[in-house]
Amino acid sequence: MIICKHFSFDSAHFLPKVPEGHKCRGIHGHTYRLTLYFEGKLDNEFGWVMDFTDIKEAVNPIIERVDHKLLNNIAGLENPTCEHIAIWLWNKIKDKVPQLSRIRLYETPTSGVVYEGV
Ligand SMILES: Nc1nc2c(c(=O)[nH]1)N=C([C@H](O)[C@H](O)COP(=O)(O)OP(=O)(O)OP(=O)(O)O)CN2
Ligand SMILES: [Zn+2]
Repeated sequence: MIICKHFSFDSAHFLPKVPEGHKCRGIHGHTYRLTLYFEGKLDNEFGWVMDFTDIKEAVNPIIERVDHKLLNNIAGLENPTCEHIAIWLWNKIKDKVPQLSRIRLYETPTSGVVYEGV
């Protein structure tokens, strides 16, 4: 069974590799919408795959590292494309919650990425 939990954070960024004149070359902000998926067996004693509250407590400190920050200043996010942010989040969250099986990160209502660790 796969369970999911939604998070959101607001960050500023710019894309240093895009050509002069590209709208993403200047600093701008996004409300990022993150959905995390966790795969595991249903625990019949508790009736859940894992506790949503445990997920929140593991993930919130990681979200705090990017919330209301300029992403380019964070080690590993010098070129903070949606793809790179998803990989960065994956590595940090997977370390804490190994059941993580998929990340879905939307940077705008219409643009996002799905990452499954490969
Ligand atoms: N593959 C990627 N392409 C782009 C990224 C990215 O991270 N990966 N990022 C950007 C910009 O940062 C921008 O935030 C998103 O661009 P875009 O989808 O064009 O944003 P809009 O708000 O203009 O979206 P619309 O809904 O289409 O108006 C650019 N590309
Ligand atoms: Zn952007």
